[in-house]
Amino acid sequence: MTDSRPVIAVTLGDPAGIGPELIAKLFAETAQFTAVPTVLVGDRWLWQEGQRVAGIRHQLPEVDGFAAAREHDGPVFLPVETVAEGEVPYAEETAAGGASTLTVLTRCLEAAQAGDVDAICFAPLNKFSMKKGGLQHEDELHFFAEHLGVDGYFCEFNTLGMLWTSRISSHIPLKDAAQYVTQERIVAASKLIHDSLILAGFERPRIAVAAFNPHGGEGGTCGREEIDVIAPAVKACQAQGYPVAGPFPADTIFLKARDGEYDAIVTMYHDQGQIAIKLLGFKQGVTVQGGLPIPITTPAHGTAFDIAGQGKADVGPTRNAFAIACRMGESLRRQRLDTLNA
Ligand SMILES: NC(=O)C1=CN([C@@H]2O[C@H](COP(=O)(O)OP(=O)(O)OC[C@H]3O[C@@H](n4cnc5c(N)ncnc54)[C@H](O)[C@@H]3O)[C@@H](O)[C@H]2O)C=CC1
Ligand SMILES: NCC(=O)COP(=O)(O)O
Repeated sequence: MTDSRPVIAVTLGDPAGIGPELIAKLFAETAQFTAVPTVLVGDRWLWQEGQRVAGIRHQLPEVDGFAAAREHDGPVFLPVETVAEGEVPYAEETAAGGASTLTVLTRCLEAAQAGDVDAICFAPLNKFSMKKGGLQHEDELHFFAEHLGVDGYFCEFNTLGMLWTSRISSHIPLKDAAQYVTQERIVAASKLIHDSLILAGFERPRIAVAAFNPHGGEGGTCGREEIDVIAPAVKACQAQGYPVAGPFPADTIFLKARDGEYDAIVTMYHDQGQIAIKLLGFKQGVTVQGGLPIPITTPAHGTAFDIAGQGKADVGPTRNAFAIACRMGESLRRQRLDTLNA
Protein backbone atom coordinates (compact mmCIF):
# COMPACT_ATOMS: atom_id res chain seq x y z
CA MET A 1 0.00 0.00 0.00
CA THR A 2 1.75 3.16 -1.23
CA ASP A 3 -0.99 5.30 -2.76
CA SER A 4 -1.79 8.11 -0.31
CA ARG A 5 -4.96 9.20 -2.14
CA PRO A 6 -8.18 8.16 -0.37
CA VAL A 7 -10.97 6.39 -2.25
CA ILE A 8 -14.37 7.88 -1.46
CA ALA A 9 -17.53 5.82 -1.96
CA VAL A 10 -20.62 7.88 -2.82
CA THR A 11 -24.21 6.60 -2.82
CA LEU A 12 -27.42 7.90 -4.38
CA GLY A 13 -29.53 7.53 -1.21
CA ASP A 14 -33.24 6.70 -1.17
CA PRO A 15 -34.47 6.30 -4.77
CA ALA A 16 -37.68 8.23 -4.00
CA GLY A 17 -35.92 11.34 -2.72
CA ILE A 18 -33.57 14.09 -3.89
CA GLY A 19 -30.37 12.03 -3.47
CA PRO A 20 -29.77 11.00 -7.11
CA GLU A 21 -30.33 14.59 -8.27
CA LEU A 22 -27.90 15.92 -5.64
CA ILE A 23 -25.18 13.48 -6.64
CA ALA A 24 -25.59 14.41 -10.32
CA LYS A 25 -25.17 18.06 -9.32
CA LEU A 26 -22.18 17.22 -7.13
CA PHE A 27 -20.47 15.34 -9.92
CA ALA A 28 -21.04 18.28 -12.26
CA GLU A 29 -18.66 20.27 -10.11
CA THR A 30 -15.80 18.38 -11.70
CA ALA A 31 -13.02 20.62 -10.40
CA GLN A 32 -13.19 19.10 -6.95
CA PHE A 33 -12.87 15.58 -8.34
CA THR A 34 -9.52 15.96 -10.03
CA ALA A 35 -7.22 13.43 -8.42
CA VAL A 36 -9.87 12.22 -5.94
CA PRO A 37 -10.66 8.60 -6.75
CA THR A 38 -14.41 8.46 -6.17
CA VAL A 39 -16.62 5.45 -6.70
CA LEU A 40 -20.29 6.12 -7.20
CA VAL A 41 -22.33 3.02 -6.34
CA GLY A 42 -25.92 2.60 -7.47
CA ASP A 43 -28.47 1.26 -9.92
CA ARG A 44 -27.77 2.40 -13.48
CA TRP A 45 -31.35 3.56 -14.11
CA LEU A 46 -31.34 5.59 -10.88
CA TRP A 47 -28.10 7.33 -11.77
CA GLN A 48 -29.58 8.20 -15.18
CA GLU A 49 -32.74 9.48 -13.50
CA GLY A 50 -30.72 11.71 -11.14
CA GLN A 51 -28.92 13.20 -14.13
CA ARG A 52 -32.20 13.74 -15.99
CA VAL A 53 -33.71 15.61 -13.05
CA ALA A 54 -30.56 17.69 -12.56
CA GLY A 55 -30.34 18.40 -16.30
CA ILE A 56 -26.77 17.12 -16.47
CA ARG A 57 -25.04 14.35 -18.43
CA HIS A 58 -21.90 12.60 -17.20
CA GLN A 59 -19.76 9.99 -18.86
CA LEU A 60 -18.22 8.11 -15.96
CA PRO A 61 -15.95 5.13 -16.62
CA GLU A 62 -17.61 1.97 -15.28
CA VAL A 63 -15.78 -0.42 -12.99
CA ASP A 64 -16.74 -3.90 -11.82
CA GLY A 65 -15.52 -3.57 -8.23
CA PHE A 66 -14.42 -1.04 -5.60
CA ALA A 67 -10.75 -1.96 -5.86
CA ALA A 68 -10.59 -0.64 -9.44
CA ALA A 69 -11.40 2.91 -8.31
CA ARG A 70 -7.86 3.56 -7.13
CA GLU A 71 -6.60 3.09 -10.68
CA HIS A 72 -8.46 6.24 -11.75
CA ASP A 73 -8.04 9.95 -11.09
CA GLY A 74 -11.56 11.17 -10.46
CA PRO A 75 -14.95 9.49 -10.38
CA VAL A 76 -15.98 6.06 -11.64
CA PHE A 77 -19.33 4.31 -11.60
CA LEU A 78 -19.92 0.91 -10.03
CA PRO A 79 -23.34 -0.32 -11.19
CA VAL A 80 -25.35 -2.56 -8.88
CA GLU A 81 -28.87 -3.92 -9.26
CA THR A 82 -30.90 -3.38 -6.12
CA VAL A 83 -34.32 -2.17 -7.24
CA ALA A 84 -36.44 -1.80 -10.39
CA GLU A 85 -37.59 1.64 -11.49
CA GLY A 86 -41.31 0.93 -11.17
CA GLU A 87 -40.95 -0.22 -7.55
CA VAL A 88 -40.02 3.18 -6.12
CA PRO A 89 -42.25 6.11 -7.10
CA TYR A 90 -41.01 9.54 -6.05
CA ALA A 91 -41.97 10.77 -2.59
CA GLU A 92 -43.10 7.42 -1.22
CA GLU A 93 -41.63 5.47 1.66
CA THR A 94 -41.30 1.96 0.29
CA ALA A 95 -39.74 -1.25 1.55
CA ALA A 96 -38.09 -1.62 -1.87
CA GLY A 97 -36.45 1.81 -1.60
CA GLY A 98 -35.30 1.18 1.96
CA ALA A 99 -33.91 -2.25 1.11
CA SER A 100 -32.05 -0.77 -1.88
CA THR A 101 -30.44 1.85 0.38
CA LEU A 102 -29.42 -0.82 2.87
CA THR A 103 -27.93 -3.05 0.17
CA VAL A 104 -25.81 -0.25 -1.32
CA LEU A 105 -24.58 0.91 2.11
CA THR A 106 -23.71 -2.65 3.07
CA ARG A 107 -21.60 -3.00 -0.10
CA CYS A 108 -19.77 0.22 0.83
CA LEU A 109 -19.13 -0.94 4.41
CA GLU A 110 -17.75 -4.24 3.13
CA ALA A 111 -15.45 -2.38 0.72
CA ALA A 112 -14.25 -0.18 3.56
CA GLN A 113 -13.54 -3.22 5.71
CA ALA A 114 -11.58 -4.73 2.83
CA GLY A 115 -9.49 -1.54 2.63
CA ASP A 116 -10.78 -0.60 -0.85
CA VAL A 117 -12.62 2.48 0.40
CA ASP A 118 -11.36 5.11 2.88
CA ALA A 119 -14.54 7.13 3.43
CA ILE A 120 -18.22 7.02 2.54
CA CYS A 121 -20.50 9.92 1.66
CA PHE A 122 -24.14 8.90 1.36
CA ALA A 123 -26.97 10.90 -0.17
CA PRO A 124 -30.06 11.23 2.02
CA LEU A 125 -31.76 8.03 3.05
CA ASN A 126 -35.20 7.61 4.52
CA LYS A 127 -35.27 5.92 7.90
CA PHE A 128 -38.93 4.88 7.64
CA SER A 129 -38.30 3.27 4.23
CA MET A 130 -35.24 1.51 5.63
CA LYS A 131 -37.25 0.18 8.56
CA LYS A 132 -39.91 -1.05 6.12
CA GLY A 133 -37.10 -2.56 4.05
CA GLY A 134 -35.53 -4.51 6.89
CA LEU A 135 -33.51 -2.15 9.10
CA GLN A 136 -33.74 -3.57 12.61
CA HIS A 137 -31.76 -0.79 14.27
CA GLU A 138 -32.73 2.57 15.76
CA ASP A 139 -31.11 4.25 12.76
CA GLU A 140 -28.38 3.78 10.17
CA LEU A 141 -25.63 4.79 12.60
CA HIS A 142 -26.46 1.85 14.89
CA PHE A 143 -26.46 -0.37 11.78
CA PHE A 144 -23.03 0.94 10.72
CA ALA A 145 -21.62 0.53 14.22
CA GLU A 146 -22.76 -3.08 14.51
CA HIS A 147 -21.54 -3.91 11.02
CA LEU A 148 -18.13 -2.39 11.78
CA GLY A 149 -17.86 -4.03 15.22
CA VAL A 150 -17.75 -0.76 17.18
CA ASP A 151 -17.92 -1.24 20.94
CA GLY A 152 -17.14 2.32 22.10
CA TYR A 153 -19.44 5.34 22.22
CA PHE A 154 -20.75 6.61 18.88
CA CYS A 155 -23.14 9.39 17.94
CA GLU A 156 -23.88 11.76 15.09
CA PHE A 157 -21.93 15.00 14.87
CA ASN A 158 -23.78 17.86 13.21
CA THR A 159 -21.29 20.25 11.73
CA LEU A 160 -21.53 23.74 10.38
CA GLY A 161 -18.09 24.89 9.34
CA MET A 162 -16.27 25.52 12.61
CA LEU A 163 -19.20 24.60 14.90
CA TRP A 164 -19.86 20.95 15.73
CA THR A 165 -22.32 19.18 18.01
CA SER A 166 -22.42 15.70 19.51
CA ARG A 167 -25.40 14.01 21.16
CA ILE A 168 -26.39 12.04 24.22
CA SER A 169 -29.44 10.61 22.43
CA SER A 170 -30.55 10.61 18.84
CA HIS A 171 -33.35 8.90 16.93
CA ILE A 172 -35.56 7.95 19.85
CA PRO A 173 -38.99 9.09 21.02
CA LEU A 174 -38.55 12.39 22.88
CA LYS A 175 -40.40 10.99 25.91
CA ASP A 176 -37.43 8.63 26.45
CA ALA A 177 -34.71 11.31 26.19
CA ALA A 178 -34.33 11.81 29.96
CA GLN A 179 -33.25 8.18 30.40
CA TYR A 180 -30.24 8.86 28.19
CA VAL A 181 -28.97 11.73 30.37
CA THR A 182 -26.32 9.77 32.25
CA GLN A 183 -22.85 10.75 33.38
CA GLU A 184 -21.31 7.97 31.28
CA ARG A 185 -22.96 9.14 28.05
CA ILE A 186 -22.13 12.82 28.66
CA VAL A 187 -18.47 12.07 29.42
CA ALA A 188 -18.22 9.77 26.39
CA ALA A 189 -19.90 12.24 24.01
CA SER A 190 -17.65 15.05 25.28
CA LYS A 191 -14.46 13.04 24.85
CA LEU A 192 -15.53 11.74 21.44
CA ILE A 193 -16.23 15.19 20.01
CA HIS A 194 -13.00 16.52 21.55
CA ASP A 195 -10.85 13.80 20.03
CA SER A 196 -12.62 14.03 16.68
CA LEU A 197 -12.10 17.79 16.52
CA ILE A 198 -8.39 17.27 17.15
CA LEU A 199 -8.34 14.80 14.23
CA ALA A 200 -10.19 17.37 12.12
CA GLY A 201 -7.43 19.90 12.77
CA PHE A 202 -8.69 21.96 15.77
CA GLU A 203 -5.72 22.59 18.05
CA ARG A 204 -7.51 23.08 21.38
CA PRO A 205 -11.23 22.48 20.94
CA ARG A 206 -13.45 24.29 23.44
CA ILE A 207 -16.51 22.26 24.36
CA ALA A 208 -19.75 23.39 26.00
CA VAL A 209 -22.29 20.99 27.44
CA ALA A 210 -25.95 21.99 27.08
CA ALA A 211 -28.43 21.70 29.93
CA PHE A 212 -31.43 19.39 29.59
CA ASN A 213 -34.15 21.43 31.32
CA PRO A 214 -35.39 24.97 30.58
CA HIS A 215 -32.96 27.62 31.86
CA GLY A 216 -30.65 24.95 33.16
CA GLY A 217 -33.22 23.65 35.63
CA GLU A 218 -33.69 26.87 37.66
CA GLY A 219 -31.60 25.65 40.58
CA GLY A 220 -33.30 22.25 40.62
CA THR A 221 -36.85 23.60 40.70
CA CYS A 222 -37.40 22.80 37.02
CA GLY A 223 -35.62 19.45 36.81
CA ARG A 224 -32.56 18.07 38.61
CA GLU A 225 -30.55 16.55 35.74
CA GLU A 226 -28.17 19.54 35.68
CA ILE A 227 -27.31 19.21 39.39
CA ASP A 228 -27.38 15.44 39.73
CA VAL A 229 -25.90 14.34 36.40
CA ILE A 230 -24.63 16.96 33.95
CA ALA A 231 -22.49 19.11 36.28
CA PRO A 232 -20.75 16.04 37.80
CA ALA A 233 -20.09 14.74 34.27
CA VAL A 234 -18.53 18.06 33.25
CA LYS A 235 -16.35 17.95 36.39
CA ALA A 236 -15.29 14.39 35.53
CA CYS A 237 -14.22 15.53 32.05
CA GLN A 238 -12.31 18.47 33.51
CA ALA A 239 -10.58 16.19 36.01
CA GLN A 240 -9.31 14.15 33.05
CA GLY A 241 -7.94 17.28 31.37
CA TYR A 242 -10.68 17.85 28.82
CA PRO A 243 -11.59 21.51 28.08
CA VAL A 244 -15.28 21.04 28.80
CA ALA A 245 -17.60 23.60 30.43
CA GLY A 246 -21.27 23.70 31.44
CA PRO A 247 -24.04 22.91 31.77
CA PHE A 248 -25.34 25.98 29.95
CA PRO A 249 -28.99 26.76 29.17
CA ALA A 250 -29.56 25.24 25.76
CA ASP A 251 -31.51 28.14 24.30
CA THR A 252 -28.59 30.57 24.52
CA ILE A 253 -25.39 28.53 24.39
CA PHE A 254 -25.59 28.34 20.59
CA LEU A 255 -25.35 32.15 20.42
CA LYS A 256 -21.99 31.98 22.21
CA ALA A 257 -20.79 29.16 19.99
CA ARG A 258 -21.93 31.06 16.91
CA ASP A 259 -19.86 34.01 18.09
CA GLY A 260 -16.76 31.83 18.42
CA GLU A 261 -16.62 31.14 22.18
CA TYR A 262 -16.94 27.36 21.72
CA ASP A 263 -16.10 24.92 18.94
CA ALA A 264 -18.55 22.23 19.94
CA ILE A 265 -21.69 21.71 21.98
CA VAL A 266 -22.68 18.41 23.56
CA THR A 267 -26.46 18.26 23.19
CA MET A 268 -28.94 16.19 25.16
CA TYR A 269 -31.26 15.17 22.31
CA HIS A 270 -31.61 15.41 18.52
CA ASP A 271 -33.65 18.58 18.05
CA GLN A 272 -31.83 20.55 20.77
CA GLY A 273 -28.85 20.77 18.45
CA GLN A 274 -30.42 20.37 15.05
CA ILE A 275 -32.91 23.24 15.30
CA ALA A 276 -30.07 25.61 16.14
CA ILE A 277 -27.68 24.23 13.53
CA LYS A 278 -30.29 24.20 10.76
CA LEU A 279 -31.35 27.78 11.55
CA LEU A 280 -27.72 28.88 11.51
CA GLY A 281 -26.98 27.27 8.16
CA PHE A 282 -29.43 24.87 6.54
CA LYS A 283 -27.61 25.21 3.22
CA GLN A 284 -24.30 24.06 4.69
CA GLY A 285 -25.00 21.49 7.42
CA VAL A 286 -23.31 18.09 7.39
CA THR A 287 -23.83 15.05 9.60
CA VAL A 288 -20.70 13.06 10.41
CA GLN A 289 -21.23 9.58 11.86
CA GLY A 290 -18.97 9.91 14.90
CA GLY A 291 -17.11 7.12 16.68
CA LEU A 292 -16.74 4.78 13.68
CA PRO A 293 -13.41 3.43 12.40
CA ILE A 294 -14.03 5.00 8.97
CA PRO A 295 -15.39 8.44 8.11
CA ILE A 296 -19.01 8.43 6.97
CA THR A 297 -20.70 11.73 6.11
CA THR A 298 -24.03 12.87 4.71
CA PRO A 299 -25.89 16.15 4.27
CA ALA A 300 -27.75 17.20 7.42
CA HIS A 301 -31.02 17.43 5.50
CA GLY A 302 -33.13 14.48 4.45
CA THR A 303 -34.90 13.04 1.42
CA ALA A 304 -37.11 16.14 0.88
CA PHE A 305 -39.97 14.21 -0.70
CA ASP A 306 -41.89 17.46 -1.24
CA ILE A 307 -39.40 18.54 -3.93
CA ALA A 308 -38.14 15.14 -5.15
CA GLY A 309 -37.82 14.79 -8.92
CA GLN A 310 -38.24 18.53 -9.51
CA GLY A 311 -34.64 19.68 -9.99
CA LYS A 312 -34.89 22.19 -7.11
CA ALA A 313 -32.60 20.57 -4.54
CA ASP A 314 -29.71 22.64 -3.19
CA VAL A 315 -26.39 20.81 -3.49
CA GLY A 316 -24.56 22.88 -0.81
CA PRO A 317 -24.80 20.42 2.12
CA THR A 318 -23.90 17.48 -0.15
CA ARG A 319 -20.88 19.38 -1.45
CA ASN A 320 -19.75 19.99 2.13
CA ALA A 321 -20.42 16.38 3.14
CA PHE A 322 -18.28 15.17 0.25
CA ALA A 323 -15.49 17.63 1.11
CA ILE A 324 -15.42 16.45 4.75
CA ALA A 325 -15.36 12.80 3.62
CA CYS A 326 -12.37 13.61 1.38
CA ARG A 327 -10.52 15.39 4.21
CA MET A 328 -11.19 12.71 6.80
CA GLY A 329 -10.52 9.92 4.30
CA GLU A 330 -7.17 11.47 3.47
CA SER A 331 -6.19 11.64 7.16
CA LEU A 332 -7.21 8.04 7.69
CA ARG A 333 -5.30 6.89 4.63
CA ARG A 334 -2.20 8.79 5.78
CA GLN A 335 -2.47 7.23 9.25
CA ARG A 336 -2.72 3.75 7.71
CA LEU A 337 0.33 4.37 5.50
CA ASP A 338 2.33 5.73 8.47
CA THR A 339 1.44 2.65 10.53
CA LEU A 340 2.47 0.33 7.70
CA ASN A 341 5.74 2.17 7.11
CA ALA A 342 6.65 2.50 10.81
N1 LIG B 1 -28.62 12.66 5.30
C1 LIG B 1 -29.61 11.84 5.60
O1 LIG B 1 -29.61 10.68 5.24
C2 LIG B 1 -30.77 12.37 6.37
C3 LIG B 1 -31.94 11.70 6.27
N2 LIG B 1 -33.05 12.17 6.91
C4 LIG B 1 -34.29 11.45 6.66
O2 LIG B 1 -35.03 12.15 5.66
C5 LIG B 1 -36.42 11.89 5.82
C6 LIG B 1 -37.21 13.18 5.69
O3 LIG B 1 -36.84 14.06 6.75
P1 LIG B 1 -37.49 15.48 7.01
O4 LIG B 1 -37.53 15.68 8.46
O5 LIG B 1 -38.75 15.61 6.22
O6 LIG B 1 -36.44 16.55 6.48
P2 LIG B 1 -35.95 16.98 5.05
O7 LIG B 1 -34.61 17.61 5.28
O8 LIG B 1 -36.00 15.87 4.10
O9 LIG B 1 -36.96 18.11 4.56
C7 LIG B 1 -37.27 19.25 5.34
C8 LIG B 1 -37.56 20.45 4.42
O10 LIG B 1 -36.33 20.94 3.90
C9 LIG B 1 -36.36 20.98 2.49
N3 LIG B 1 -35.06 20.54 1.97
C10 LIG B 1 -34.32 19.49 2.43
N4 LIG B 1 -33.18 19.37 1.74
C11 LIG B 1 -33.19 20.34 0.80
C12 LIG B 1 -32.28 20.72 -0.24
N5 LIG B 1 -31.11 20.09 -0.46
N6 LIG B 1 -32.61 21.76 -1.04
C13 LIG B 1 -33.77 22.42 -0.84
N7 LIG B 1 -34.66 22.12 0.14
C14 LIG B 1 -34.39 21.08 0.93
C15 LIG B 1 -37.46 19.99 2.09
O11 LIG B 1 -37.97 20.30 0.81
C16 LIG B 1 -38.44 20.12 3.23
O12 LIG B 1 -39.33 21.19 2.99
C17 LIG B 1 -36.56 11.17 7.17
O13 LIG B 1 -36.75 9.79 6.94
C18 LIG B 1 -35.20 11.38 7.85
O14 LIG B 1 -34.85 10.32 8.69
C19 LIG B 1 -33.02 13.32 7.67
C20 LIG B 1 -31.85 14.02 7.81
C21 LIG B 1 -30.63 13.57 7.21
N1 LIG C 1 -29.48 9.73 7.84
C1 LIG C 1 -28.68 10.65 8.52
C2 LIG C 1 -29.47 11.29 9.55
O1 LIG C 1 -30.64 11.12 9.72
C3 LIG C 1 -28.71 12.17 10.34
O2 LIG C 1 -29.51 13.24 10.48
P1 LIG C 1 -29.63 13.85 11.89
O3 LIG C 1 -29.97 12.78 12.85
O4 LIG C 1 -28.29 14.45 12.16
O5 LIG C 1 -30.71 14.85 11.71
